[in-house]
Amino acid sequence: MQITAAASRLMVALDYPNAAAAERLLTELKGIPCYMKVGMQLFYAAGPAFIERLQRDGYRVFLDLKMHDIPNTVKGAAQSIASMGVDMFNVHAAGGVKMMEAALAGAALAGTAAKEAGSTPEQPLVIAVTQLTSTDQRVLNEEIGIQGTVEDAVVHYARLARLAGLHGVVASPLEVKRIKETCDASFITVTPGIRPQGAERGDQSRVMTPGEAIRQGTDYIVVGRPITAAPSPRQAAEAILAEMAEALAELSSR
Ligand SMILES: O=c1ccn([C@@H]2O[C@H](COP(=O)(O)O)[C@@H](O)[C@H]2O)c(=O)[nH]1
Repeated sequence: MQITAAASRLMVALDYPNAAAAERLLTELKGIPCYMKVGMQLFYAAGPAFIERLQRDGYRVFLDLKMHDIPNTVKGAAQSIASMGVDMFNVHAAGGVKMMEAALAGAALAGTAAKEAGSTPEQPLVIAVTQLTSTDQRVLNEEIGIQGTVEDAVVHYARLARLAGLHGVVASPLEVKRIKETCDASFITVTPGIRPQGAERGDQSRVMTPGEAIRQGTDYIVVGRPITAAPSPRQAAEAILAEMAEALAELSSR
């Protein structure tokens, strides 16, 4: 039971160069009812057809294209994305409140068009990237030029996303508690930067284990390379799910 609950909070990052490579992972993970996250690499190579393929198999889809452009352009792109029927997509909070509102407006337009055509689609969740989990304190202050702590910068962007009416944010698990306190417990947190004990960090800076991330109260964890680059992706996914399930059981017994 807890494994199914854990799977519903796991987003697997399909960071692959083409559909065939992603297909191999789907075969490995068959039967695990997780979310599938499609990012720029796979979407630019395989396009909407791959989204449809995931939907045919019953997967929920997070299209992670991290839009950041002028509001009018984001509105149009959001309409195109929402018309694919994805469950979640995102923009950069750094684009500002008007840009985030435009993303919601574009998604609503897709909903209206679908209703006029006779279907009743669910509105996708629209979330905002705060500070990338690869960003550390030095990069934030010295390269990006934002002063203060990473946590404050993340919470600031989360507030803006909330103000714009978005459903949640992408952040690291380290910031989840403060985001939930500041915005609302129901404000969704999607957290990459997940590394099981002993796993290589790679380019991630703000990391946490799957179990600890769940204990922080995150809604979804995003896992890429710890599964996709593992000798047995299925075993790696099952170990992560077991760790998540243990943390969920602890939380529900409190
Ligand atoms: O701040 C962010 C936003 C998005 N990501 C994405 O999550 C996965 C993480 O992959 P790993 O292999 O587990 O590091 C990847 O698709 C990123 O584009 C992120 O890491 N941080």
